[in-house]
Amino acid sequence: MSDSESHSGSDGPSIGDQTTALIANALADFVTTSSSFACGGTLAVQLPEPTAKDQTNQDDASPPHKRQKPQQQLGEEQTTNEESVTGPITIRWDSGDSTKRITLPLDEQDDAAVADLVADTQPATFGLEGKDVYDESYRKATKLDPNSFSTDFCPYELGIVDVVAQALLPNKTGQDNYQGVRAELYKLNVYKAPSGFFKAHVDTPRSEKQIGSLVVCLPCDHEGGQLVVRHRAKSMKFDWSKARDSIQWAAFYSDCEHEVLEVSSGHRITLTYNLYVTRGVGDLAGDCPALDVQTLPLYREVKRALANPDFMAEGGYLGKHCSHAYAHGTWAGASALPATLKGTDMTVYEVFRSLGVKVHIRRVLDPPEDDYGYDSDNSADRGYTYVGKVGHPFCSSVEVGEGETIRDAYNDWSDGLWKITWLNWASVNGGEDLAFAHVVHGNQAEIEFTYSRCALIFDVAPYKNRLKVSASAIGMRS
Ligand SMILES: O=C(O)CCC(=O)C(=O)O
Ligand SMILES: [Fe+2]
Repeated sequence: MSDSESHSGSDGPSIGDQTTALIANALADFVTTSSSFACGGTLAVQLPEPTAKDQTNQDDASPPHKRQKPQQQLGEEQTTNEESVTGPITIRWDSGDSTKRITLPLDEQDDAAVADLVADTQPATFGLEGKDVYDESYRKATKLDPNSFSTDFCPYELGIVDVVAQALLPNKTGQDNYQGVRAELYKLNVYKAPSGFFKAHVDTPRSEKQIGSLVVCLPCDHEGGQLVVRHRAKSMKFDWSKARDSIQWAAFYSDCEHEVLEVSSGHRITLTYNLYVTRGVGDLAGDCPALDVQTLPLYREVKRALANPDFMAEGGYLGKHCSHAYAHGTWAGASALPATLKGTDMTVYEVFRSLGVKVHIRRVLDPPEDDYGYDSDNSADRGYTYVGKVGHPFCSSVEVGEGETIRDAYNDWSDGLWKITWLNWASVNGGEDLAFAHVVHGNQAEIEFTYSRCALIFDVAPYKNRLKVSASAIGMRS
Protein backbone atom coordinates (compact mmCIF):
# COMPACT_ATOMS: atom_id res chain seq x y z
CA MET A 1 0.00 0.00 0.00
CA SER A 2 1.39 3.40 -0.93
CA ASP A 3 1.55 6.33 1.49
CA SER A 4 -1.20 8.18 -0.30
CA GLU A 5 -3.56 5.21 0.01
CA SER A 6 -2.88 4.63 3.68
CA HIS A 7 -3.39 8.25 4.74
CA SER A 8 -6.83 9.41 5.73
CA GLY A 9 -5.92 13.07 5.31
CA SER A 10 -7.22 13.94 8.80
CA ASP A 11 -5.10 14.23 11.96
CA GLY A 12 -6.29 10.88 13.42
CA PRO A 13 -4.72 7.56 12.59
CA SER A 14 -5.28 6.43 9.02
CA ILE A 15 -7.44 3.43 8.18
CA GLY A 16 -4.26 1.65 7.21
CA ASP A 17 -2.68 2.36 10.61
CA GLN A 18 -5.81 1.29 12.46
CA THR A 19 -6.05 -1.93 10.48
CA THR A 20 -2.37 -2.64 11.01
CA ALA A 21 -2.72 -2.06 14.76
CA LEU A 22 -5.75 -4.36 14.97
CA ILE A 23 -4.10 -7.16 13.04
CA ALA A 24 -0.83 -6.76 14.93
CA ASN A 25 -2.74 -7.05 18.23
CA ALA A 26 -4.41 -10.25 17.11
CA LEU A 27 -1.10 -11.61 15.87
CA ALA A 28 0.62 -10.67 19.13
CA ASP A 29 -1.84 -12.83 21.00
CA PHE A 30 -1.08 -15.78 18.76
CA VAL A 31 2.66 -15.25 18.73
CA THR A 32 2.83 -15.70 22.47
CA THR A 33 0.27 -18.44 23.04
CA SER A 34 -0.91 -20.12 19.90
CA SER A 35 0.19 -23.53 18.77
CA SER A 36 2.71 -23.91 21.55
CA PHE A 37 0.45 -26.67 22.90
CA ALA A 38 0.33 -28.79 19.74
CA CYS A 39 2.09 -29.25 16.46
CA GLY A 40 1.72 -31.47 13.44
CA GLY A 41 3.15 -32.39 10.08
CA THR A 42 2.87 -34.36 6.87
CA LEU A 43 5.16 -36.89 5.22
CA ALA A 44 4.65 -37.81 1.60
CA VAL A 45 4.51 -41.51 0.82
CA GLN A 46 6.32 -42.07 -2.43
CA LEU A 47 5.50 -45.10 -4.51
CA PRO A 48 8.34 -46.08 -6.86
CA GLU A 49 7.45 -47.13 -10.36
CA PRO A 50 6.70 -50.86 -10.52
CA THR A 51 9.49 -52.89 -12.10
CA ALA A 52 8.88 -55.25 -15.02
CA LYS A 53 9.24 -58.13 -12.56
CA ASP A 54 6.52 -56.69 -10.37
CA GLN A 55 4.21 -56.41 -13.34
CA THR A 56 4.71 -59.97 -14.55
CA ASN A 57 5.03 -61.74 -11.23
CA GLN A 58 1.86 -60.84 -9.41
CA ASP A 59 2.04 -63.92 -7.16
CA ASP A 60 5.46 -63.12 -5.78
CA ALA A 61 5.30 -63.76 -2.05
CA SER A 62 7.93 -61.12 -1.31
CA PRO A 63 6.60 -57.78 -0.07
CA PRO A 64 5.09 -55.66 -2.82
CA HIS A 65 7.29 -53.48 -4.98
CA LYS A 66 6.52 -50.37 -3.02
CA ARG A 67 8.49 -51.25 0.06
CA GLN A 68 11.62 -49.22 -0.63
CA LYS A 69 12.06 -45.52 -0.19
CA PRO A 70 12.66 -44.13 -3.68
CA GLN A 71 16.28 -43.49 -4.51
CA GLN A 72 17.28 -39.98 -5.48
CA GLN A 73 18.98 -40.11 -8.89
CA LEU A 74 22.30 -38.37 -9.35
CA GLY A 75 21.77 -34.92 -10.77
CA GLU A 76 18.07 -35.03 -9.96
CA GLU A 77 16.79 -31.86 -8.41
CA GLN A 78 16.29 -32.26 -4.66
CA THR A 79 12.68 -31.23 -4.28
CA THR A 80 11.92 -32.65 -0.87
CA ASN A 81 13.81 -33.07 2.34
CA GLU A 82 14.79 -36.74 2.58
CA GLU A 83 13.13 -37.04 5.97
CA SER A 84 9.79 -35.75 4.76
CA VAL A 85 9.35 -38.65 2.35
CA THR A 86 8.80 -42.24 3.28
CA GLY A 87 7.99 -45.50 1.57
CA PRO A 88 4.73 -47.32 2.29
CA ILE A 89 4.21 -48.62 5.81
CA THR A 90 3.76 -52.27 6.69
CA ILE A 91 1.94 -53.56 9.74
CA ARG A 92 2.29 -57.19 10.81
CA TRP A 93 0.02 -58.53 13.50
CA ASP A 94 -0.87 -61.71 15.35
CA SER A 95 -3.92 -63.43 13.99
CA GLY A 96 -4.59 -66.61 15.92
CA ASP A 97 -1.47 -68.72 15.43
CA SER A 98 -0.34 -66.92 12.30
CA THR A 99 0.87 -63.49 11.34
CA LYS A 100 -0.84 -61.25 8.83
CA ARG A 101 0.40 -58.21 7.01
CA ILE A 102 -1.00 -55.08 5.45
CA THR A 103 0.93 -52.41 3.58
CA LEU A 104 -0.45 -48.89 3.41
CA PRO A 105 -1.41 -47.20 1.22
CA LEU A 106 -3.16 -50.11 -0.41
CA ASP A 107 -2.50 -50.67 -4.10
CA GLU A 108 -6.17 -50.16 -4.78
CA GLN A 109 -9.28 -50.04 -2.67
CA ASP A 110 -8.88 -53.36 -0.88
CA ASP A 111 -11.56 -53.53 1.76
CA ALA A 112 -10.83 -57.18 2.47
CA ALA A 113 -7.26 -56.39 3.61
CA VAL A 114 -8.44 -53.71 6.03
CA ALA A 115 -11.32 -55.92 7.19
CA ASP A 116 -8.73 -58.61 8.04
CA LEU A 117 -6.89 -56.16 10.26
CA VAL A 118 -10.06 -54.86 11.89
CA ALA A 119 -11.21 -58.42 12.60
CA ASP A 120 -8.14 -59.00 14.78
CA THR A 121 -8.43 -55.74 16.75
CA GLN A 122 -10.22 -55.48 20.07
CA PRO A 123 -12.59 -52.78 21.34
CA ALA A 124 -10.61 -49.76 22.50
CA THR A 125 -11.07 -48.83 26.12
CA PHE A 126 -10.18 -45.55 27.81
CA GLY A 127 -9.04 -44.62 31.31
CA LEU A 128 -11.71 -43.42 33.71
CA GLU A 129 -11.09 -42.92 37.43
CA GLY A 130 -8.11 -45.24 37.39
CA LYS A 131 -9.88 -48.04 35.46
CA ASP A 132 -9.94 -49.10 31.81
CA VAL A 133 -13.51 -48.66 30.64
CA TYR A 134 -15.26 -49.66 27.42
CA ASP A 135 -18.18 -47.41 26.56
CA GLU A 136 -19.27 -46.98 22.95
CA SER A 137 -21.12 -43.79 23.74
CA TYR A 138 -17.75 -42.25 24.63
CA ARG A 139 -15.34 -43.99 22.32
CA LYS A 140 -16.04 -46.16 19.32
CA ALA A 141 -12.78 -47.56 18.04
CA THR A 142 -10.71 -50.70 18.08
CA LYS A 143 -7.09 -51.32 19.04
CA LEU A 144 -4.05 -53.56 18.89
CA ASP A 145 -1.64 -53.50 21.81
CA PRO A 146 2.02 -52.99 20.89
CA ASN A 147 2.95 -56.56 21.85
CA SER A 148 0.64 -57.96 19.19
CA PHE A 149 1.83 -56.01 16.15
CA SER A 150 4.97 -54.57 14.63
CA THR A 151 5.60 -51.92 12.04
CA ASP A 152 8.43 -50.47 10.01
CA PHE A 153 7.15 -46.97 10.72
CA CYS A 154 9.61 -45.19 13.00
CA PRO A 155 8.91 -41.61 14.12
CA TYR A 156 12.61 -41.16 15.02
CA GLU A 157 13.84 -42.15 11.56
CA LEU A 158 11.54 -39.64 9.92
CA GLY A 159 12.57 -36.78 12.20
CA ILE A 160 9.16 -36.46 13.87
CA VAL A 161 10.51 -36.94 17.39
CA ASP A 162 13.14 -34.24 16.84
CA VAL A 163 10.52 -31.79 15.60
CA VAL A 164 8.27 -32.58 18.56
CA ALA A 165 11.16 -32.09 20.98
CA GLN A 166 12.04 -28.73 19.52
CA ALA A 167 8.47 -27.49 19.24
CA LEU A 168 7.02 -28.74 22.53
CA LEU A 169 9.79 -29.03 25.08
CA PRO A 170 9.82 -26.23 27.61
CA ASN A 171 12.92 -24.10 27.28
CA LYS A 172 14.93 -23.63 30.40
CA THR A 173 15.89 -20.01 29.99
CA GLY A 174 19.51 -19.15 30.49
CA GLN A 175 20.63 -22.77 30.12
CA ASP A 176 21.56 -25.00 27.29
CA ASN A 177 18.52 -27.14 26.75
CA TYR A 178 19.67 -30.71 26.69
CA GLN A 179 16.33 -32.39 27.28
CA GLY A 180 15.10 -34.92 24.78
CA VAL A 181 11.85 -36.65 23.98
CA ARG A 182 11.23 -40.39 23.98
CA ALA A 183 8.27 -41.71 22.03
CA GLU A 184 6.89 -45.01 23.26
CA LEU A 185 4.52 -46.89 20.97
CA TYR A 186 1.20 -47.22 22.79
CA LYS A 187 -1.53 -48.54 20.46
CA LEU A 188 -2.67 -49.08 16.93
CA ASN A 189 -6.23 -47.79 16.65
CA VAL A 190 -8.86 -48.08 13.96
CA TYR A 191 -11.75 -45.60 13.87
CA LYS A 192 -14.07 -46.80 11.13
CA ALA A 193 -17.23 -45.62 9.44
CA PRO A 194 -19.93 -45.36 10.35
CA SER A 195 -19.40 -43.35 13.49
CA GLY A 196 -15.95 -44.21 14.84
CA PHE A 197 -15.13 -41.38 17.27
CA PHE A 198 -13.62 -40.47 20.65
CA LYS A 199 -15.34 -37.79 22.73
CA ALA A 200 -13.44 -34.91 24.29
CA HIS A 201 -11.04 -36.15 26.97
CA VAL A 202 -7.63 -35.59 28.51
CA ASP A 203 -5.20 -38.52 28.32
CA THR A 204 -4.17 -40.26 31.51
CA PRO A 205 -0.43 -39.65 31.94
CA ARG A 206 1.47 -42.94 32.29
CA SER A 207 4.20 -41.39 34.44
CA GLU A 208 5.45 -38.09 35.81
CA LYS A 209 7.76 -37.84 32.85
CA GLN A 210 4.99 -37.99 30.28
CA ILE A 211 4.60 -34.64 28.55
CA GLY A 212 2.16 -35.50 25.81
CA SER A 213 0.94 -37.77 23.06
CA LEU A 214 1.79 -38.29 19.42
CA VAL A 215 -0.81 -39.55 16.96
CA VAL A 216 0.28 -40.76 13.52
CA CYS A 217 -2.40 -41.30 10.90
CA LEU A 218 -1.45 -43.98 8.38
CA PRO A 219 -2.39 -43.57 4.73
CA CYS A 220 -5.82 -45.13 4.39
CA ASP A 221 -8.92 -43.61 2.75
CA HIS A 222 -11.41 -42.08 5.14
CA GLU A 223 -13.50 -39.00 5.65
CA GLY A 224 -14.19 -37.15 8.88
CA GLY A 225 -12.31 -38.22 11.98
CA GLN A 226 -10.67 -34.83 12.53
CA LEU A 227 -8.60 -34.52 15.69
CA VAL A 228 -9.44 -31.36 17.64
CA VAL A 229 -6.96 -30.30 20.34
CA ARG A 230 -7.89 -27.55 22.82
CA HIS A 231 -5.84 -25.58 25.24
CA ARG A 232 -7.43 -22.77 27.23
CA ALA A 233 -9.42 -20.74 24.72
CA LYS A 234 -7.48 -21.97 21.70
CA SER A 235 -8.02 -25.00 19.53
CA MET A 236 -6.33 -26.69 16.59
CA LYS A 237 -8.00 -29.06 14.15
CA PHE A 238 -6.04 -31.74 12.31
CA ASP A 239 -7.94 -33.03 9.30
CA TRP A 240 -6.32 -36.11 7.85
CA SER A 241 -9.10 -37.22 5.55
CA LYS A 242 -8.60 -37.60 1.81
CA ALA A 243 -4.85 -37.95 2.15
CA ARG A 244 -4.20 -41.52 1.16
CA ASP A 245 -0.67 -40.81 -0.09
CA SER A 246 0.65 -39.14 3.02
CA ILE A 247 1.27 -39.84 6.65
CA GLN A 248 0.08 -37.11 8.95
CA TRP A 249 0.81 -36.61 12.57
CA ALA A 250 0.04 -34.40 15.54
CA ALA A 251 1.59 -34.09 18.98
CA PHE A 252 0.13 -32.25 21.95
CA TYR A 253 0.71 -31.70 25.65
CA SER A 254 -0.86 -34.05 28.18
CA ASP A 255 -3.04 -31.31 29.66
CA CYS A 256 -4.81 -30.62 26.34
CA GLU A 257 -8.36 -31.74 25.92
CA HIS A 258 -8.84 -33.45 22.57
CA GLU A 259 -11.41 -35.41 20.62
CA VAL A 260 -11.76 -37.41 17.44
CA LEU A 261 -14.81 -36.37 15.42
CA GLU A 262 -16.97 -38.96 13.73
CA VAL A 263 -15.51 -40.91 10.83
CA SER A 264 -18.09 -40.81 8.03
CA SER A 265 -16.41 -43.14 5.54
CA GLY A 266 -13.47 -45.50 5.32
CA HIS A 267 -10.94 -46.39 8.02
CA ARG A 268 -8.86 -43.98 10.07
CA ILE A 269 -5.85 -46.07 11.18
CA THR A 270 -3.51 -44.51 13.70
CA LEU A 271 -0.44 -45.29 15.76
CA THR A 272 -0.35 -43.51 19.09
CA TYR A 273 2.75 -42.88 21.16
CA ASN A 274 3.25 -41.61 24.68
CA LEU A 275 5.84 -38.83 24.78
CA TYR A 276 8.23 -38.66 27.71
CA VAL A 277 10.82 -36.05 28.55
CA THR A 278 14.29 -37.56 28.85
CA ARG A 279 17.81 -36.42 29.35
CA GLY A 280 19.01 -35.50 25.88
CA VAL A 281 22.33 -35.52 24.08
CA GLY A 282 24.71 -33.37 26.11
CA ASP A 283 23.02 -34.24 29.39
CA LEU A 284 23.85 -37.90 29.84
CA ALA A 285 27.08 -38.21 31.83
CA GLY A 286 26.66 -39.56 35.33
CA ASP A 287 23.58 -41.58 34.42
CA CYS A 288 23.82 -43.36 31.11
CA PRO A 289 23.00 -47.04 31.53
CA ALA A 290 23.10 -47.43 27.74
CA LEU A 291 26.88 -46.91 27.77
CA ASP A 292 28.74 -50.07 28.70
CA VAL A 293 31.93 -48.66 30.20
CA GLN A 294 33.45 -52.11 30.60
CA THR A 295 34.04 -52.23 26.87
CA LEU A 296 36.32 -49.17 27.03
CA PRO A 297 40.04 -50.06 27.10
CA LEU A 298 40.55 -47.50 29.86
CA TYR A 299 38.20 -49.45 32.12
CA ARG A 300 40.52 -52.47 32.14
CA GLU A 301 43.57 -50.28 32.81
CA VAL A 302 41.98 -48.39 35.69
CA LYS A 303 40.67 -51.61 37.20
CA ARG A 304 44.13 -53.16 36.98
CA ALA A 305 45.74 -50.08 38.56
CA LEU A 306 43.28 -50.07 41.45
CA ALA A 307 43.96 -53.75 42.06
CA ASN A 308 47.71 -53.12 42.35
CA PRO A 309 48.72 -52.70 46.04
CA ASP A 310 51.69 -50.54 45.04
CA PHE A 311 49.56 -48.07 43.10
CA MET A 312 48.71 -45.13 45.39
CA ALA A 313 48.84 -47.47 48.36
CA GLU A 314 47.89 -44.68 50.77
CA GLY A 315 45.41 -43.10 48.35
CA GLY A 316 45.72 -39.79 46.51
CA TYR A 317 44.43 -37.71 43.67
CA LEU A 318 44.64 -38.38 39.95
CA GLY A 319 43.60 -35.51 37.67
CA LYS A 320 42.37 -35.02 34.13
CA HIS A 321 42.25 -31.52 32.71
CA CYS A 322 38.97 -31.33 30.82
CA SER A 323 39.37 -31.54 27.06
CA HIS A 324 36.25 -29.48 26.39
CA ALA A 325 35.15 -26.08 27.61
CA TYR A 326 32.36 -25.83 30.18
CA ALA A 327 30.94 -22.72 31.78
CA HIS A 328 32.37 -24.00 35.07
CA GLY A 329 32.73 -20.53 36.53
CA THR A 330 29.00 -19.79 36.54
CA TRP A 331 26.36 -21.26 38.81
CA ALA A 332 24.23 -22.41 35.86
CA GLY A 333 27.16 -24.02 34.05
CA ALA A 334 28.44 -25.71 37.19
CA SER A 335 25.07 -27.08 38.20
CA ALA A 336 24.69 -28.70 34.75
CA LEU A 337 27.85 -30.73 35.45
CA PRO A 338 28.56 -33.67 35.34
CA ALA A 339 25.61 -34.34 33.02
CA THR A 340 27.04 -32.03 30.35
CA LEU A 341 30.49 -33.61 30.21
CA LYS A 342 31.33 -34.73 26.71
CA GLY A 343 33.80 -36.80 24.73
CA THR A 344 36.69 -38.20 26.74
CA ASP A 345 35.68 -36.10 29.76
CA MET A 346 32.44 -38.06 29.88
CA THR A 347 33.89 -41.52 29.28
CA VAL A 348 36.78 -41.09 31.72
CA TYR A 349 34.36 -39.78 34.34
CA GLU A 350 32.11 -42.81 33.79
CA VAL A 351 35.00 -45.30 33.97
CA PHE A 352 36.27 -44.06 37.35
CA ARG A 353 32.79 -43.65 38.75
CA SER A 354 31.77 -47.17 37.72
CA LEU A 355 34.84 -48.53 39.55
CA GLY A 356 33.76 -46.86 42.76
CA VAL A 357 36.20 -43.93 42.61
CA LYS A 358 34.79 -40.63 43.84
CA VAL A 359 35.15 -37.99 41.14
CA HIS A 360 35.35 -34.27 41.97
CA ILE A 361 34.71 -31.74 39.23
CA ARG A 362 36.75 -28.73 40.24
CA ARG A 363 38.36 -25.63 38.83
CA VAL A 364 42.11 -25.48 39.15
CA LEU A 365 44.91 -22.93 39.06
CA ASP A 366 48.61 -23.58 38.85
CA PRO A 367 50.60 -21.92 41.64
CA PRO A 368 51.24 -18.30 40.72
CA GLU A 369 54.39 -16.71 39.49
CA ASP A 370 56.00 -14.96 42.41
CA ASP A 371 55.68 -11.27 43.11
CA TYR A 372 58.57 -10.36 40.88
CA GLY A 373 57.17 -12.11 37.84
CA TYR A 374 59.62 -15.01 37.92
CA ASP A 375 58.39 -18.57 37.98
CA SER A 376 58.22 -19.72 41.50
CA ASP A 377 61.19 -21.79 42.52
CA ASN A 378 59.32 -22.96 45.56
CA SER A 379 59.90 -26.69 45.37
CA ALA A 380 56.85 -27.28 47.55
CA ASP A 381 54.74 -26.17 44.59
CA ARG A 382 55.83 -29.03 42.37
CA GLY A 383 52.95 -31.39 41.78
CA TYR A 384 50.58 -29.10 43.65
CA THR A 385 47.58 -27.32 42.22
CA TYR A 386 45.19 -24.77 43.69
CA VAL A 387 41.73 -26.31 43.66
CA GLY A 388 38.53 -24.27 43.84
CA LYS A 389 34.87 -25.06 43.60
CA VAL A 390 33.03 -24.90 40.29
CA GLY A 391 30.34 -22.25 40.22
CA HIS A 392 32.33 -20.23 42.74
CA PRO A 393 31.19 -16.70 41.99
CA PHE A 394 33.68 -14.55 40.19
CA CYS A 395 35.46 -12.53 42.78
CA SER A 396 36.20 -9.20 41.18
CA SER A 397 38.32 -7.44 43.71
CA VAL A 398 40.87 -9.54 45.44
CA GLU A 399 43.25 -6.88 46.58
CA VAL A 400 46.80 -7.78 47.30
CA GLY A 401 47.56 -5.36 50.08
CA GLU A 402 50.74 -4.26 51.78
CA GLY A 403 52.68 -7.21 53.08
CA GLU A 404 50.53 -9.71 51.17
CA THR A 405 51.39 -11.74 48.12
CA ILE A 406 49.29 -13.04 45.31
CA ARG A 407 49.43 -16.38 47.10
CA ASP A 408 47.11 -14.94 49.71
CA ALA A 409 44.58 -14.20 46.98
CA TYR A 410 44.95 -17.75 45.61
CA ASN A 411 44.45 -19.14 49.09
CA ASP A 412 41.33 -17.05 49.65
CA TRP A 413 39.87 -18.19 46.34
CA SER A 414 40.64 -21.87 46.65
CA ASP A 415 40.32 -24.84 48.96
CA GLY A 416 44.10 -24.88 49.10
CA LEU A 417 46.82 -26.78 47.33
CA TRP A 418 46.15 -30.39 46.39
CA LYS A 419 48.82 -32.83 45.33
CA ILE A 420 47.52 -34.19 42.07
CA THR A 421 49.08 -36.63 39.63
CA TRP A 422 47.87 -35.33 36.30
CA LEU A 423 47.03 -37.78 33.52
CA ASN A 424 47.17 -35.16 30.75
CA TRP A 425 48.30 -31.64 30.00
CA ALA A 426 45.85 -28.80 30.16
CA SER A 427 44.70 -28.00 26.64
CA VAL A 428 45.89 -24.68 25.34
CA ASN A 429 42.83 -24.01 23.21
CA GLY A 430 40.51 -22.32 25.66
CA GLY A 431 38.38 -23.82 28.38
CA GLU A 432 39.63 -21.21 30.83
CA ASP A 433 37.16 -19.17 32.79
CA LEU A 434 37.86 -15.97 34.66
CA ALA A 435 38.50 -16.83 38.30
CA PHE A 436 39.33 -13.46 39.79
CA ALA A 437 40.96 -10.13 39.17
CA HIS A 438 43.40 -8.63 41.60
CA VAL A 439 45.04 -5.29 42.06
CA VAL A 440 48.78 -5.42 42.14
CA HIS A 441 50.51 -2.57 43.91
CA GLY A 442 53.83 -1.54 42.44
CA ASN A 443 55.16 1.66 40.92
CA GLN A 444 51.60 1.97 39.76
CA ALA A 445 48.57 -0.16 40.63
CA GLU A 446 47.62 -2.67 37.92
CA ILE A 447 44.78 -5.10 37.49
CA GLU A 448 45.67 -8.66 36.62
CA PHE A 449 43.28 -11.43 35.72
CA THR A 450 43.56 -15.03 36.82
CA TYR A 451 41.87 -17.83 34.92
CA SER A 452 40.89 -21.28 36.08
CA ARG A 453 40.47 -24.52 34.16
CA CYS A 454 37.93 -27.24 34.73
CA ALA A 455 39.31 -30.60 35.81
CA LEU A 456 38.18 -34.04 36.92
CA ILE A 457 39.91 -35.11 40.10
CA PHE A 458 39.75 -38.78 40.97
CA ASP A 459 39.88 -39.44 44.68
CA VAL A 460 41.72 -42.77 44.82
CA ALA A 461 41.12 -44.44 48.17
CA PRO A 462 43.95 -46.22 50.04
CA TYR A 463 44.50 -49.74 48.74
CA LYS A 464 42.96 -51.44 51.77
CA ASN A 465 39.68 -49.53 51.30
CA ARG A 466 39.46 -49.65 47.56
CA LEU A 467 39.58 -53.44 47.47
CA LYS A 468 36.10 -53.38 48.91
CA VAL A 469 34.89 -50.53 46.72
CA SER A 470 36.05 -51.82 43.38
CA ALA A 471 34.84 -55.34 44.16
CA SER A 472 31.38 -54.04 44.92
CA ALA A 473 31.45 -51.74 41.89
CA ILE A 474 32.34 -54.65 39.67
CA GLY A 475 29.75 -56.81 41.39
CA MET A 476 27.10 -54.21 40.59
CA ARG A 477 27.43 -54.83 36.89
CA SER A 478 27.36 -58.63 36.86
O1 LIG B 1 -6.60 -40.70 17.21
C1 LIG B 1 -6.46 -39.58 17.63
O2 LIG B 1 -6.32 -38.61 16.91
C2 LIG B 1 -6.44 -39.32 19.13
C3 LIG B 1 -6.61 -40.57 19.91
C4 LIG B 1 -6.67 -40.31 21.37
O3 LIG B 1 -7.07 -39.29 21.81
C5 LIG B 1 -6.20 -41.35 22.30
O4 LIG B 1 -5.85 -42.45 21.86
O5 LIG B 1 -6.18 -41.07 23.52
FE1 LIG C 1 -6.45 -39.12 23.85
